[in-house]
Parts: sequence; structure tokens; C-alpha cells
Amino acid sequence: MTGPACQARAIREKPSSYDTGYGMETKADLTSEPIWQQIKTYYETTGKNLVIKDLFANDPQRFKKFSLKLSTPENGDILFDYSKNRIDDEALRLLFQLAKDRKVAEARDAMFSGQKINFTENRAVLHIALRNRSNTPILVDGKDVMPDVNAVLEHMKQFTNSVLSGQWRGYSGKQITDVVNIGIGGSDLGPLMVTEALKPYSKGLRLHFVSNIDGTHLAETLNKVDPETVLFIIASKTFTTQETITNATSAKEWFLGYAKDQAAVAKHFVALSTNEPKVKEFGIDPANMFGFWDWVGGRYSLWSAIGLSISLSIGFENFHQLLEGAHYLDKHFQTAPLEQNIPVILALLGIWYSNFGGSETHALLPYDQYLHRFAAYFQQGDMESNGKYVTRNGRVANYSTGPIVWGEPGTNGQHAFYQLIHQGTRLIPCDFIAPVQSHNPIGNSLHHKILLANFLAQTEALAMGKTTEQATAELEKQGLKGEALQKILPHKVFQGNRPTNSIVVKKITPFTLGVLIATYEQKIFTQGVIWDINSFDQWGVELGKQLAKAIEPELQDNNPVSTHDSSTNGLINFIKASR
Ligand SMILES: O=P(O)(O)OC[C@H]1O[C@@H](O)[C@@H](O)[C@@H](O)[C@@H]1O
Repeated sequence: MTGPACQARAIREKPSSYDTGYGMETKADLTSEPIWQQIKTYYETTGKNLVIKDLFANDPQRFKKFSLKLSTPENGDILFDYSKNRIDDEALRLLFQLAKDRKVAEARDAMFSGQKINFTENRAVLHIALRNRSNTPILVDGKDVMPDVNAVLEHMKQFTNSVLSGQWRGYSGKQITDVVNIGIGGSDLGPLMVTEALKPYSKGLRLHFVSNIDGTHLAETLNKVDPETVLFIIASKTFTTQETITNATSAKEWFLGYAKDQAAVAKHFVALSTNEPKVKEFGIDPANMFGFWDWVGGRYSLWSAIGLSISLSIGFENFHQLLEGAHYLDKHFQTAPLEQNIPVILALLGIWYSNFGGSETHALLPYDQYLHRFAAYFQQGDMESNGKYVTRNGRVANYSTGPIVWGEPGTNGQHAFYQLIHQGTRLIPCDFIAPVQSHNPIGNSLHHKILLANFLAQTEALAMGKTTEQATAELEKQGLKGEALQKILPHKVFQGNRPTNSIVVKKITPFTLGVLIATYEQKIFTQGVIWDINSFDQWGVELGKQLAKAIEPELQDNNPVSTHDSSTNGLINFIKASR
């Protein structure tokens, strides 16, 4: 055989120099996919001219068509409304085709079946196993991981019950009153976000989180706790993270300064890690270690032993409910057709705006004070996962990947940055998240009524805007006319057409929070598959760590340095001269 047919066969049969881990052929470059070109053309000819207000006016069924309801067994319905987007049937049809052509379902199944889709670290990606409450076997290298998952959960349960019941005592015989989680990144943000979000479920322990290497963080926390009644949780997947080990060592020194007995450490320090030798070396009894595995990514680890502070805060039963909620969403992600699959729809809308509409950022706006760390949590979840410019086949992407994620709880954001969302020059897709019921219905629910009214008003205002006619009528009512009216008029007009999704849950419970977190995790996964990047490594955080290690010894003395670029030299020498 000669000619193009032979060439094509040779290309197919050529052993791949890397393993994509999906058990699938290497993907075509995204922008050369026919479907990509079709979406691009559709966006240019129609998509960019879609006006949300007109879309509603022309279709009384729009809300019904572009919203989904999930009925949870015991936590009410969850409404996902994506009708306030610049999309129509054809745009969605093309986007779903994109998901199909990029093999989202196949990649999802590869993840759920334990394939090593994190191919740069040769690891499976199985945070879904940590919350697999159906207990179906999940195999890694031929071994079911579920017995190990369940054993650690049992250990967490026993430990939680022992601390909460007062059975676990400190070195002087007192009960534990305060827990200090020392960790950073995925070993901090998840437990911090969730314990804040689920404060109404607190069983009474005071929770503290120390992450920053800045001594202020630890010092301010130690000021608040008593060595006789504090429990330190040293949370680190690798147990080598400089910040965490330095903070943990200083915390241990502080503690021993009071306890004056090495044996007391066992009663006040536990470790959450995959690295038993390092835990031992630090001086923590392996009996007080809660393990997990290399197939749990740091930013996906709150479901693992890393969630121990959550369990201590809200009790093991509630922690279990959190896992149940995430598992419920995982089942939805696995079984719902792409067209009714909430994480997939969220992912595709994000791609529509960022890759075709040029949006750079995505705002997460929870209308619930307890969710005040939700956006911060997904800054790591999304940006560390999809902040990559190299595709799985090693090429530089010629399209944008992960968005900049940001946000603050409503209504605080309204009085700060919403101006730019309403009348700025940038396109900022936003997700609004709101509970129907408040945990604090004070003032006969007056506060919550106002909060919800603001959530509804904002999504309406962003979509519908205010026309020149409406603004004119309002100004005339205020007595303005002629030149004075014309002068102010353009400033009072809102173009609208700002896209939003609304997710409404009955109440923020452990279960519904589990659903929400898993929804965004699976959205991030779906986008990573379409962009053909590895969402589960984080090599981008390494260079700074390496350089910091090289610079640290240079800060020991006061001799000027000249080995760096002139800016870095200048900064180092200024610091040396000024201390
Ligand atoms: O849990 P450890 O190993 O301390 O890592 C903490 C964090 O470190 C950072 O460099 C990142 O890699 C994060 O993904 C990780 O969550």
C-alpha cells in the first residue's frame, strides 16, 4: 500500500509518545475541529448579536426550556436556571456537539473507572471514590479502593465522636475546645470554606485555620487557644510543603513550651497525609494519622481525610451528608444526557463566552454569607486545574483555557464591583447562588426577603438593562428636560444583555453544599476535557517554590547579591539594607 491511505494508517499505528490516559486516540487540535469552526461561524453571524431581552420576548417558554430541576431525596429541589444567557437552540445544539466530539462522556467514564487520566503524574483521579456512597468497586491497578476509603472514614468517625463526646482528653485531662488546621492550598481552602458554609451545624468546637507562612497567621491564632485544650491537625498531602511544615514545627515548639513532655504531642497533634514516613519523622504517632492516596488531588481533597476538621466541626453524620450530596451530583453527571447535564451545560456556557465571546473572567456570587469563601475556594479549584497553556499532546494552546475566577457574597459585591459588571466594557458571565431558606430568619425573615429580592433584581437588571426610553421617562418624571436631560441620559442607560446563571437551593445544608461543590468540580473537569488539558497536575506552582528555596539562604547575611536580574537583585539588596 502506498499513497495517502498508507500514510493515514501509519499515523494511526504510530505508537503514541505519550499516554493520554483516556484509552482514546490523541485528540485533534481544538481549533481545527470542524465543530469548533462551526461554532465560531455561528457566533460571528448570530451568537454575538443575540439579545437576552429579545430572546425572552420571542419565546414565552424560554425559562421552561432553559432551566433544570434536580429533586434531592431529603433536601428539596435544586433549580438551575440558565435562560438568562446569550444562547439559542442552535448555539446549544452546536455546543453539545462540541462536548460529544471532544469525547466528554468517554473522558468522564475514564475518570470514574479509575484510569490514570492525570498522565503527567501517572495517577488516577478519584475524588469521586471518596464520596462513592454506593460503594460500587473502583479499581486502581486492579485493586478496589473502596475498602481503604471506608476504613479511613471509619477512623474519622471514631476520632470525631471521641473528641466531640469529650472522651479524647488533652495532656492535663481537659476536653478539646479548639481545633487548629495547619495546611495550605487544597489542605486549607476546602475545609475552611466548608466549615464556614456549614457553621449552623457546628457541634461547638472552635475552628481555626493557619495557612500563610507569614508568622502573623500562626501567632494570632496561638493567642486565641489554650495548649491544654487545643488540637492541631497537620494537613498536608505530601507532608513536605514548606509553609505547613514550618508552621507545624513552630506550633509544636509553642505547645511543648507549655506541656514540657514529648508524650503529650500524641494527644494534641494529628496528621492528614499520604506520606507516613514524613509524618513519623515529624513526631506524630502513625495511629494519629489519617491517610489518603496519590489519586486524590490537593484541590479535590476535602472529601478525604483532609475533611477531618469539617467532621470535627459539624459531626461525622453531617460530613457524611456532604459526601452523599457530592455523590448524588456525580450520579447526575454520569447518567444525565449531556443536554440535561448541569455541569456540562455550565462548562459549555463558559466556553461560549470565553473562547468565542472573549470574556476573561467568571464571577461566583453566592447570596449567602456563610458561603463567603466559596469563590476563593474555586479560585484554586478552577485556576489551578485549568490554568494551563500546554495541551495533553504537548502543544501550546492557541485558544484561551481556564478563566479568572472571582467573587464575593451578595449584597456586599453589589456595593463594590457590580458597577463594572452592569456598565463596564467587559463581558463578565456570573453565577448567582441563593438559598430559598435562611439559617437565620431574623426580623421575621425580613433580612432574607431583602437578600433574595436583591439576588433576583440583579440577575433581572443584568439581563434586561434599562433602555433610553425608560431612562428618559424616569428623568422627565424627576423634572429634567432639554439639554440637562440629554447630558445625563447616556449615564442612566443600561445596555443589559449581561449573562447569568442562577442556582437556587432550598437551604444550604451539608447535602446541598456537597451538590454545589461537585457541580463546579465536574464543570471544571468538562472544560479541561474540551480544552484537552490535564486538569489534575499543577506544575505551574513549582518554579516559584524552587526559586524561593534558592533565595532563602541569600537572605541569611547582609552581603549584596548580584546573581539575579537587576530588579530581583535590587529588591533583595533593599531588604538587606533596610533590616
Ligand atoms: O497538601 P500539600 O501537599 O501540603 O499541598 C498543598 C498545596 O500545595 C500547592 O503547591 C499546590 O500544589 C496545591 O495543589 C496543594 O494543595
